[in-house]
Amino acid sequence: MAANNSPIPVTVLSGSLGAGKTTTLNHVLNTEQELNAAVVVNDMGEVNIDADLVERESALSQADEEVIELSNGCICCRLRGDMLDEVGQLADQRDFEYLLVESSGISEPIPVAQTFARGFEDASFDPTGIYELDTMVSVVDAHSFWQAFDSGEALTDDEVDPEGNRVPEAALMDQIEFCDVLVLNKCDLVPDDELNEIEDVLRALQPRAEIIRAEHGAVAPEQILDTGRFDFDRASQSAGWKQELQGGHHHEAAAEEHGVGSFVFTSDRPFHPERIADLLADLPAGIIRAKGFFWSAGREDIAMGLDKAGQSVRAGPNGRWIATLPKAQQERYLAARPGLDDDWDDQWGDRGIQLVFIGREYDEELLVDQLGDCVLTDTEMNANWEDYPDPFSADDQRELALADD
Ligand SMILES: Nc1nc2c(ncn2[C@@H]2O[C@H](COP(=O)(O)OP(=O)(O)OP(=O)(O)O)[C@@H](O)[C@H]2O)c(=O)[nH]1
Repeated sequence: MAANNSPIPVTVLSGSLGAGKTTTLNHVLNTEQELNAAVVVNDMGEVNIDADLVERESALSQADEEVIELSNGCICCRLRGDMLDEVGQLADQRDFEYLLVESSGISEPIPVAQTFARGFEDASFDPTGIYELDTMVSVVDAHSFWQAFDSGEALTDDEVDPEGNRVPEAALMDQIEFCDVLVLNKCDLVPDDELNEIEDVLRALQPRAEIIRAEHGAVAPEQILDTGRFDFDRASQSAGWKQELQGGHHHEAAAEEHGVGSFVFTSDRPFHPERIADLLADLPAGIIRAKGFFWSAGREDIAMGLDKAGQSVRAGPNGRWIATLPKAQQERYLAARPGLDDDWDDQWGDRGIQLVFIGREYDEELLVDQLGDCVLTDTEMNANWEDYPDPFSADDQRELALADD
């Protein structure tokens, strides 16, 4: 049992619906009989089936875990405060040594991690110093992996629930990109060569996390408990696309064993708005992830963001160019980011294009050419950019749902 004044370590399990979070949790509780854990189970549904399952199965194992249920909402948004209130009460009793949290399938891991690492203003309890986030685990369903990204279902607006949660594949992408340990579960249902391919894609999307293959959630407890792996800043920087942008091997494919590759497209010229919108709505199916920002001609004030996860593509206004800020603020910005100076253009400042693409079995050369064709030509550079039709919306990023339905 932890000494009374040392923080209680926390492991958070994320992962899409049915990926095997509960199975993994139960496996660990049953294996580590000595572990005196409290468990928080978050469920979006009316009835908290998962809590029943955890309670029933751990009763079988004679363990005495305290199971807290949080239903009808998500601990990454509506139930953030509720979760802290509950774990605050648990901490008062302090008769357990480890906290395990199973978040709902659509939970975004970053706000959950923030809740533990930094607290939450609406809550009665401040967890800092009392709890310490130890490991963020994401359970990925190997069996439905491709389907999850190829469904195309995410193209409809109905996929965004009333609380404004993002489409399932966007949530899955967050779970993959922000974690310390990836459990690739249901490996019993998938042949080895396909597992290798999935692992390559996971590695491209998330170069930092440890990847563990599992069947029926059978991970060794020490792989997800007391690993000490969590670090907020490191986790925030661990997405493959961020590392690509920073490392920037531009226009160059990474090693591609199973046809998995990634590249960064850059330009200091703007895109033609209509041409890039058309291309973004019709990217090769093999592109699983795309992310970054671009300059759309005629929008000199606003940087456009691109965020593609699986078939869901969002593109639209997303922040200001540094060049549009008041001089003093600009200088402070540039002083803090030495690298930026090199790319600074006398006329256009930081305006430009930086997009990362990650995928498998797509024609990279062709895509680079197509992107290049979307950039303004010399003639277009000298034309009046206001004349170009602009299909992007005025304010927010919007879904580019331009497929058949
Ligand atoms: N074949 C196979 N089935 C599995 C495996 N892991 C879990 N399952 C089954 O998949 C189903 C979903 O597992 P859960 O552990 O409830 O998944 P979950 O992520 O907790 O699901 P939600 O809480 O509903 O999001 C159950 O029927 C499990 O028995 C596995 O590795 N292989």
